[in-house]
Amino acid sequence: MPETGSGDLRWAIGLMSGTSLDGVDAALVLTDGERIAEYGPALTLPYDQMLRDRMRLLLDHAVELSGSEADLKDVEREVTLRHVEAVSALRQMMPTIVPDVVGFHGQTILHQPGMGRSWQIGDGALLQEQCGIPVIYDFRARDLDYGGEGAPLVPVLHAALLDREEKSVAVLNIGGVANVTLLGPVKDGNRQVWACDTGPGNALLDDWAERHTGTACDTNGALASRGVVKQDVLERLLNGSYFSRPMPKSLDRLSFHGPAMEAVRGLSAEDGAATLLEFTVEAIARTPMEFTPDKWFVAGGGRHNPVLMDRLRSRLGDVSSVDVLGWDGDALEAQCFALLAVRYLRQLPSSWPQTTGTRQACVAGRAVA
Ligand SMILES: Nc1ncnc2c1ncn2[C@@H]1O[C@H](COP(=O)(O)OP(=O)(O)OP(=O)(O)O)[C@@H](O)[C@H]1O
Ligand SMILES: CC(=O)N[C@H]1[C@@H]2OC[C@@H](O2)[C@@H](O)[C@@H]1O[C@H](C)C(=O)O
Repeated sequence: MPETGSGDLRWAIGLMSGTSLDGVDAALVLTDGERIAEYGPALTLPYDQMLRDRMRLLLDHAVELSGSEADLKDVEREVTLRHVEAVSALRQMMPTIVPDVVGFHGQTILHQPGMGRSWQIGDGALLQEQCGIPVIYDFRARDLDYGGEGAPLVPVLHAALLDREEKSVAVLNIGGVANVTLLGPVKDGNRQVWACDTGPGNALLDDWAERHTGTACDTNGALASRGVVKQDVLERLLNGSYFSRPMPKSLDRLSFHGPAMEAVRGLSAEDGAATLLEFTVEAIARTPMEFTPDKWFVAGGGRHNPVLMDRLRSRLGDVSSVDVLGWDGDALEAQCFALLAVRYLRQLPSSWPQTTGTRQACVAGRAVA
């Protein structure tokens, strides 16, 4: 991943609405797009249940949508207005700073890289009009145009933050979907970076917990800790061709949903949870990688689940939360879209053949006109 000389620093807000549908993550950073010079505040503005349900309905039916449906437009507006609220709450935490730019990911409702398609809802023009700050959005389209997966985009941030790390490391993000960034040792000032989505993160476990306990997730792995992994079911889940495919590759939140839910149907709540949690772990462990990392760092909501972290440790070895590096593991994706917005302003690339499969290094994003 080549680096250019340091540019001018800008205050940038990054906004991410992840596949867990839990809320808007927002973060303010001072960056030149290559390094984070200063961390401002970060927050999560949770979605209310009604909006979550409406978004989930869109996700479940996204393949059938044309884009012009009134309800889709209405949800897109509501989601955008939650982002406006997040920007304003963040600005109140640091009122003297006037941000230069907002990086707005939006909410993915469909991701079909094989068909050159990744659909994020979110109205960039409305956000810009309401916030009065230039907005960069639509971060995945150009990468897809270049034959890439359009995801994951966060490796550029991981590489920027780990530029002094000597060893070979992996950074995992365990959100709704899980992804990994593999960073080889630094050679002649350069580091090789590979990336992909590994498989499910917490999304299957969330859906299972909601169905069995009515809670949004298996809080602290309580259910999974009391269950037994059903090996035959687990092997069936891991039988798909995705897991043996080399990097780079990426997933939709619902990629494994139907078959996985069918496979665990009939299991007790505890055994189903234990088996789905192991599916996440084993999909990571079996991902074909260029080398075995010396250390693993985990970001995203999954690192709050102690059962998942224990299982990762026993399967992978040296595994820690990214918080030990001084990073905020809940804000990392939002910080990434702040970095990407500034990279767009400087026309620096944000994805590479080894991270997304794009034919050439690719500048991510589009400015609201
Ligand atoms: N205490 C906890 N115990 C168990 N799971 C937790 C806990 N806290 C958070 N989680 C999990 O983390 C998830 C949210 O993670 P995160 O916010 O990283 O996802 P996301 O950003 O929406 O997803 P993605 O990275 O795929 O876009 C929740 O849905 C839940 O499954
Ligand atoms: C299409 C899409 O929204 N993908 C998300 C999702 O959530 C995690 C994983 O799958 C990752 O590939 C990506 O998000 C992060 C921010 C990324 O692009 O790096």
